[in-house]
Amino acid sequence: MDSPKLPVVDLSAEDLRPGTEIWISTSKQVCHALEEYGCFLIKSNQVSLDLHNAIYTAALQDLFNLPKEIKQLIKSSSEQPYRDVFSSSPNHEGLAMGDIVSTSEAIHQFCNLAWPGGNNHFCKNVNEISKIMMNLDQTVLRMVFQNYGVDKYYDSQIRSTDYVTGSSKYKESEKNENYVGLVIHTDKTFSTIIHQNDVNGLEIQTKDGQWILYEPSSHSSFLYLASDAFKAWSNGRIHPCCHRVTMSVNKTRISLGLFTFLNGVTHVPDELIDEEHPLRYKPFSHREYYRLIKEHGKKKIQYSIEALCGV
Ligand SMILES: O=C(O)CCC(=O)C(=O)O
Ligand SMILES: [Fe+2]
Repeated sequence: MDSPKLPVVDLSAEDLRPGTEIWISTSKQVCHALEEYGCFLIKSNQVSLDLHNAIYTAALQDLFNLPKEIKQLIKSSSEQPYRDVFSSSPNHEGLAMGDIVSTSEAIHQFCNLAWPGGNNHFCKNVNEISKIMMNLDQTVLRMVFQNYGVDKYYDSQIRSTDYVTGSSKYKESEKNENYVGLVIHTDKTFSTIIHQNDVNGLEIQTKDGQWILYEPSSHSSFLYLASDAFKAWSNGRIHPCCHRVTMSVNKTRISLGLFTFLNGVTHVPDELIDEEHPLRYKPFSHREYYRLIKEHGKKKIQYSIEALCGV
């Protein structure tokens, strides 16, 4: 059997504008990939090699090198619901900065908290790549909404979205022994976009249980992942992507992600309910889902979107 490959979607064409033929055919590819794999590799040309290097050799190094007390301050700063510092295993560290991209003050507010003495290059570079990821996320969302015939809800969905920038760091594997950096999971977000340094490790599970390693085709590639809230919103059409991180090389892996969360109450659009697709999810609060996931996680109990709002 041929080994499966991740779908690839090219979002780099300059003439990729709503209404054009290329837009319509790309929208179909996006929906097909999300229904069958829950993910796809985004080909883009927006990240220069300089930006890539500034992010992974300086900005995110500074972030993970922050003193413990500052990390504690970030964790406990309450004005951002999705700001956190956490560890999923002894070899992993995660840091979620909250929504630093939707408003221009937010990145400065985060930087002032993390570096009272200032850190301009962090601010500039992390803001730049977060914006690229936010724009890509909005393009993909617009394509899905148009392809499903529900574009009239697009603007209100964008208005209710929090775009959380976060990063993960995984220690190098010693003596070439594989280790699990993140156990298999689906994200609790609506969607996630991942960018990474030159160390692979993120693996995607196909519907029939095979694993595919995410291998970016350039320093400007991203991986788009659909998550639990997207599945519920789409009345089960979109497949939430199961993934994990396996570390196998003697180098540190750093990834940067954009994680989207919805505010308010999320409904399945009426247009996505019919005889073939009877309603599977009641209206739900994404924020409440996230809260319950964390609460159950502390007790090591699994919780699912179906438990929250499945019909
Ligand atoms: O580090 C990665 O590539 C993936 C991170 C991830 O799966 C997550 O933060 O949910
Ligand atoms: Fe994940």
